Amino acid sequence: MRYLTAGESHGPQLTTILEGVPAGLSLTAEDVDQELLRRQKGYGRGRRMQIEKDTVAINSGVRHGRTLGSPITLTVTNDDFTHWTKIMGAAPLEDEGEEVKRQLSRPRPGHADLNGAIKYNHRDMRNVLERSSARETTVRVAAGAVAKRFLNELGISVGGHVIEIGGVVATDLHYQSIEALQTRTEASPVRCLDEKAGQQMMAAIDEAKKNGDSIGGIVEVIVEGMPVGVGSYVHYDRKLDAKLAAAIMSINAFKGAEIGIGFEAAHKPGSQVHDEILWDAEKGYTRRTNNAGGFEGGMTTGMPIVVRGVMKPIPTLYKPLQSVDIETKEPFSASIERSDACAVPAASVVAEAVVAWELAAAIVEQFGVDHIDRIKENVQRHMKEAREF
Ligand SMILES: Cc1cc2nc3c(=O)[nH]c(=O)nc-3n(C[C@H](O)[C@H](O)[C@H](O)COP(=O)(O)O)c2cc1C
Ligand SMILES: C=C(O[C@@H]1CC(C(=O)O)=C[C@@H](OP(=O)(O)O)[C@H]1O)C(=O)O
Repeated sequence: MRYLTAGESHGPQLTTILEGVPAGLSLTAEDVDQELLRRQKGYGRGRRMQIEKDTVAINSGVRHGRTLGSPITLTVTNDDFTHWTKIMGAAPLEDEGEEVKRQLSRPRPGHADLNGAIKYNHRDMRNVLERSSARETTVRVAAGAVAKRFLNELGISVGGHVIEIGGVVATDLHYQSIEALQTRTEASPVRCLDEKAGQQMMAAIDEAKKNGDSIGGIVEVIVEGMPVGVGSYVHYDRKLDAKLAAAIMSINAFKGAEIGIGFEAAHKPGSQVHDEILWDAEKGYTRRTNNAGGFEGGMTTGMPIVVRGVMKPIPTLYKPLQSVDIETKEPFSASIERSDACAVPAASVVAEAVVAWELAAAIVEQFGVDHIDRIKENVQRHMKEAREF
């Protein structure tokens, strides 16, 4: 399975084409829309989210509510485009002079503006900003919604939550099931399980906003129900934990990923890190602990997958940082129209989506036949064999 996305932040629409999704999977626009809505919520976002009402159109690959096995095209309209038709239209310009005046020549520290402009030889940095914007994550969440539907059929559930924002760390992380985790995070404006920490996170976001600043944080994705032995140790590019890390790192503003206890393993002895192996007749092999976060040797252990990602603070700041105008080469302090102060809660939904996609793709690769029912049979047979091994 693979997917591509297309579309500019203030252009008419965003598109994704999903290739290799098995036939026979039940899929409706509502399945996707509920994920899009989750991404749009989240404390700390700017005015753009009040303009957009993200809903999907399924333009190919689905008939009467079931996937066909052919490429699935999903599109989401940018409602903001109506305010940008002149600036973002595809037609050639009538007045080049006017356009030059409107060009963006002032790169924001922390965004893609300067490097992108140099790389693609764009004097107008809007040409960079439009595609480097995290608006693109909308259709990645749409792709993830399809992957979640697929995983769901196999009894695999994916949940995400926020564990840190601006130095406030959640300590109460207990939940009964992924469903319970989702219900509780859904009720929290910052998608945090720990209510008290959640309040403090909102206060930290308010404070950052008041100061014209921005803050980042850490999100965690948990997956239950993955069969053992998905991925492989035989080649670097078949290690599933590495694919998850890359997927997390591909989210705009994410600067690190860890699996299980991750970086904490550096300062613990092996006796406190490795998960002892247990066996019982009903479950087969399990682990006493799950410090490995569901992975050993690039393969799933059958324990819950736990992957975290760190998001840096949003680059566009109301409190200006110094930069250089690429036309005049003069220093300036950036001024902006609008931006998010913190997008960590929204990004936790994106993280769920990219993880779901990688896991679905790995299952299709390993157990792959072209129809969901046959994949289900293959996975169930594999799980039975693993229990009896
Ligand atoms: C959901 C989400 C919303 C974001 N909103 C903004 C924003 O409003 N302003 C901004 O400057 N960056 C925002 N970003 C971050 C930038 O897109 C990101 O920093 C930029 O693409 C540069 O890439 P890099 O930070 O990965 O190097 C957002 C990121 C995510 C995931
Ligand atoms: C539009 C989204 O996020 C945007 C991501 C983003 C950026 O620079 O990454 C900048 C902002 O866009 P604008 O400049 O239009 O306000 C965010 O709103 C979205 O998440 O749907």
